[in-house]
Amino acid sequence: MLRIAVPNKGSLSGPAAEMLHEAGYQQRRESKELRIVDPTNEVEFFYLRPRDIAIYVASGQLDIGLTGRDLLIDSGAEAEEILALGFARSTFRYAAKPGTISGLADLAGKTVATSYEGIVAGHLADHGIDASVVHLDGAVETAIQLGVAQVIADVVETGTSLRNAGLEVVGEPIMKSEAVVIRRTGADPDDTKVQQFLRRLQGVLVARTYVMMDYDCRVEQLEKAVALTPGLESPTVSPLHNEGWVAVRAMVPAKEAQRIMDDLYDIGARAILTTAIHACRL
Ligand SMILES: Nc1ncnc2c1ncn2[C@@H]1O[C@H](COP(=O)(O)OP(=O)(O)OP(=O)(O)O)[C@@H](O)[C@H]1O
Ligand SMILES: O=P(O)(O)OC[C@H]1O[C@H](OP(=O)(O)OP(=O)(O)O)[C@H](O)[C@@H]1O
Ligand SMILES: [Mg+2]
Repeated sequence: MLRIAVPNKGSLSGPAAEMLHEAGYQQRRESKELRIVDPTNEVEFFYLRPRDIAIYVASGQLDIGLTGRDLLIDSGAEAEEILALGFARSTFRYAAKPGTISGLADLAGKTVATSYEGIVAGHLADHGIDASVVHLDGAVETAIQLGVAQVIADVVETGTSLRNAGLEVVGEPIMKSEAVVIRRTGADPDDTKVQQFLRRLQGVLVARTYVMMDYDCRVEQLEKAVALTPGLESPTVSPLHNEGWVAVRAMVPAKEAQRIMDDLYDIGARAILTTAIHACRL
């Protein structure tokens, strides 16, 4: 049975459960459940604090985990990222009151408040900056107003929290994060159960980012049409009853679907349809 750590709370937990559900796995019905077994898929899910997941996975008790890249790095645990999941995207940045800190070098001698001490201490050391780090559990944007620090380092998504606290970012992002699947560093990369789990999640990622496109076009236009819709391997082309026409079927990126439909129409393709993909294995 594959043992998987899943976030039990916070920004990661809802989207993680949704993705696992879309991949065909049973998920807990109540937010207080700490462990469930999905016998059909031979998987056991452990609902853990997102911050603790890398530590459990590194210990070897759990095979894989879903967590944030920033949490993985912050933990310093002996675990590694094996698949990026595309949700809970954020950047990790320094911020301060406008006009007080103009760049990274100005952090020397200052106090930085953060919930991610591991990332911040590592980043300061890498840049040879001697600054103090104070650990806070959350809502770190308020630390400057309350005089606990002159600088903060925190997760930024829309920037609303920083704006509301009257702060502005300092320097370039320290890192970019998103939800990731992790395993113990050095674990068997060919483990078949892990590979199957990853294929299922990749199927969801593809189903979310691609649509299936079907259209008819004249044989003379086929080369141009195929250039617009190359598909993943190559598009399926079938003859139509009307001579001189073919039907074409290919996967296209969902974001580009409308533009591709316009371009296909312009070269004479007709009956252009898109349909959602619910699941796939590539
Ligand atoms: N506003 C946000 N947008 C996108 N991702 C976020 C946001 N806030 C936190 N994250 C991501 O969620 C993970 C942190 O999850 P965690 O549950 O510890 O914090 P949280 O979502 O802030 O919840 P909590 O309320 O418990 O602090 C990190 O990977 C972080 O990058
Ligand atoms: O750039 P934004 O879109 O505003 O998002 C970033 C904010 O979201 C998270 O806070 P959360 O609400 O989880 O509270 P916390 O600080 O207590 O973790 C994070 O810690 C930032 O404060
Ligand atoms: Mg938070």
